[in-house]
Amino acid sequence: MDHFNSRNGVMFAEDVDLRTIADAVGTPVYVYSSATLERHFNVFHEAFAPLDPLVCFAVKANSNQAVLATLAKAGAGADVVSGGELKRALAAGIAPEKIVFSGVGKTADEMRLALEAGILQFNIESEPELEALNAVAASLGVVAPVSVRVNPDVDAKTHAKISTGKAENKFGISWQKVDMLYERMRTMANIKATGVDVHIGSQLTELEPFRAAFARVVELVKSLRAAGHDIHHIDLGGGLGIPYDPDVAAPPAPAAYGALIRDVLAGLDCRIILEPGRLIAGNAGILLTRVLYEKIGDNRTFYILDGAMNDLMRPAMYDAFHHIVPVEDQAGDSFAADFVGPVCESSDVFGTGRATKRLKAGDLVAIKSAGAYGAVMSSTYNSRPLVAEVLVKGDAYAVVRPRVEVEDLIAMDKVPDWI
Ligand SMILES: Cc1ncc(COP(=O)(O)O)c(C=O)c1O
Ligand SMILES: N[C@@H](CCCC[NH3+])C(=O)O
Repeated sequence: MDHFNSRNGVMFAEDVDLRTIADAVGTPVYVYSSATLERHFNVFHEAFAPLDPLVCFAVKANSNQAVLATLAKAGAGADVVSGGELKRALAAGIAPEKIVFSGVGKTADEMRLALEAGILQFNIESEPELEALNAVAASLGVVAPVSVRVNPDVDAKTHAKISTGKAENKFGISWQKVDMLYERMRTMANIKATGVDVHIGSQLTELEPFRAAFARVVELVKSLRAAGHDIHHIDLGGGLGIPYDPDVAAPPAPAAYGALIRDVLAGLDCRIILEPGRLIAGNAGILLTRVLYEKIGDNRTFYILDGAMNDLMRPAMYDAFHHIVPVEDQAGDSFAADFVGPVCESSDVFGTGRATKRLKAGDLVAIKSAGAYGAVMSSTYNSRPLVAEVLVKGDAYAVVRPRVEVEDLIAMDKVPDWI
């Protein structure tokens, strides 16, 4: 459920008319709902009751400071994958003891930053990375808490570009090498093994791959404990999918995912850490755009929007489906049209053959489910400005990141005097 609903034929974000935001801030603009963010966080957390997992929001999904601050207030921790994300999480008020650091390529500087901040754990993805962390921790005279990310070689049955838990993916330590790594950690003065971590992919629409992966991790925890390792954290990553297409059956609800985890982990006595991103933020945001032109081609109609692939990459990158809805109800019959952006790439397409009523230049269109992996993946390709972001709460709204204008970008470039 989200808080983007139609009232008397006009779409609102909570109690704010989207036309008001478009007129005041301009388009394209991302609009997020505080109520949806909070609701999704609470529904997710409650799905595990009576367990009380640490829910670390995957900052890569949406790193806006206002979004992070909203989730911090609701009780979220953070899963970060760079020094930049760590700085963002801390700046938004997320306590270091609720932060986990994932990713295959942490630099020594990033490790130092995280050790100085005192984060909860590093999710380590290779032996050389472990050696590097040991060295950095030694140089600071501290002990780094570590979970090893295991690659369970399970097919997540999601898009190949967002699957991470198969042996051929770069992520995690292969099943066969894990024991050896924990033995190595035992000999390291500045590393303490605290847990086991797994993340098999994103936008999963079935529970079975989770069950297979988590069952393997539970076996691993038991065998590591039997070998004398003090394993008390189990980090199950993120990845539960969201409904993007209203005409396709929705992925399993958080309650079913929570029940599965309770079942697979029964009696394990571990602190559970979860790293959802998309599930919390995806349907808490839209990309609000305007029709620039209606272009009637030989055999199809194009609506050319002022938003483009540089603002929302997902359709071009993964052929992802996003529901496209006019902000004001239109009269007339439906027909099929393509919604495209102005960028000079044939992949700058938000949707083809979409049923729509006739639109005209200036009409507002909402591209839904854009709160996760939207603004964070935007660029200035074709020298377009970086899109603005707005957060709504009840009948209030605020620009939480202004548009970065091309003039600002021009000023950042430096032309050497030897040209
Ligand atoms: C390590 C890790 N944790 C969490 C996530 C968040 O995934 P999602 O947004 O699908 O919940 C990702 C992204 O796939 C990830 O790579
Ligand atoms: N960016 C991707 C998901 C990748 C998740 C990060 N491992 C998306 O938009 O769906």
